[in-house]
Amino acid sequence: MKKILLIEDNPQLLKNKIEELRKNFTYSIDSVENFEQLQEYLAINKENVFIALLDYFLDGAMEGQSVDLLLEHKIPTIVYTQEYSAEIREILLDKCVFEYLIKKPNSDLLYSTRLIERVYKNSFIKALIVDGSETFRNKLAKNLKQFGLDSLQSSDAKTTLELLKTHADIQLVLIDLDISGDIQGVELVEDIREQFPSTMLGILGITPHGYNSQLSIEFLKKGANDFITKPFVKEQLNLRIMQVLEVLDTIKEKNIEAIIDPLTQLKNRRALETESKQMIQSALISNSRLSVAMIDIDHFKQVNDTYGHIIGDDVLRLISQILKSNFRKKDLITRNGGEEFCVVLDDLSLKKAIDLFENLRQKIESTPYENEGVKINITVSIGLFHGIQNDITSMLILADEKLYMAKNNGRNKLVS
Ligand SMILES: Nc1nc2c(ncn2[C@@H]2O[C@H](COP(=O)(O)OP(=O)(O)OP(=O)(O)O)[C@@H](O)[C@H]2O)c(=O)[nH]1
Repeated sequence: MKKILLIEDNPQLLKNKIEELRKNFTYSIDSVENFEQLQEYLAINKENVFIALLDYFLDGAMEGQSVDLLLEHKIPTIVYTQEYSAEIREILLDKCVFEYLIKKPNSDLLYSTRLIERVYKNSFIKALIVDGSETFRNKLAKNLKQFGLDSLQSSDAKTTLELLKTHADIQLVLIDLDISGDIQGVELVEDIREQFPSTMLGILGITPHGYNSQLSIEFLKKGANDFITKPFVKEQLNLRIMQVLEVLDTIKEKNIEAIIDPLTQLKNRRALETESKQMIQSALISNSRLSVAMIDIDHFKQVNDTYGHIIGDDVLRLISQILKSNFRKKDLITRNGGEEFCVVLDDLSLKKAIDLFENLRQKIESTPYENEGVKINITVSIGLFHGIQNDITSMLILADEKLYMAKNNGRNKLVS
């Protein structure tokens, strides 16, 4: 589990800071109180730390030696001092510390919270730096690393597009106006946007100092989310990156919400319709078949009526867990609504599909819901369609007919 490392030699402030962090985050927090402890801690635990919050004047390291140590270990670090010092700020920015804040209770709380969240999320994604100058790329890569962002590099349009196709974890591209090859950075933005909309990828244009401001506007017109002009202050760069990535995260969260059933965390009916299109297309091309199963809990109304909706909801979650554990990650499993689920599998013989769904039926039958003395036996009826049609709705209708037969034949059955 990734951790926040707190380095503070004032016991009261340390206590306050830990409480403040606990209120805002679920990450675990480790703390050390002096330079020696910091050295010992990093020797063993540095891999687990995603961000360090450091008191600049630390017992045993009044000259900022702890900053050097943390940076040596490439740990993104926010440095605090009691009073603002322009001199320390210069030193820190020079060293590539990504943020310097003043240590007052609750000061910059919202901002620190955003920063910590951002650095945490940055550890799961990558940036791509596109610039004709290797020196500039390396310098920028170092800055990004201190903000928790690993990066790839490219100097031209072709490599950039290839890297974007092969690295789905790239969420941000920083493009200089001057890149190698025939086209300028602005035109590359346009090419990227043809394949990667702003709902998928953030783009930050970089314009050299002294250029016509029209160029920055061109970056935006071609689809960049923002731009920054060289030479930039690192805080400004980080803030713009944060802004672009936060908007992207919000869009992605909304997109996920639109296709995920909040109760079971399975995909919903809308996802079934969109995601099955690709499976149908592939099956039609390869002349293979799909297995589409409608799965419906038997007498679920009785569960609700007898034990209440809260336990009914728990039962729906239990069935969802069994469904997830019974199939592969790539299989499409959805809750279509109420107590009805759907599973779409590709490229299986009818016999293999029957075996899989019969196993599922038996697994559910032999896994009662048990909680605080309540034990409920659950069974499902399954209608299985095996074949291929041009759209999912036609296949669902055929699977539904089989489900109807399973219900009419006494339930707890698979009909194919
Ligand atoms: N707890 C809970 N119940 C739900 C949810 N959605 C639908 N239901 C209930 O699911 C029940 C479905 O009942 P019916 O359609 O009569 O089906 P059944 O009782 O399972 O009967 P058969 O399918 O014929 O075996 C209803 O009581 C709905 O209120 C939900 O999200 N949570």
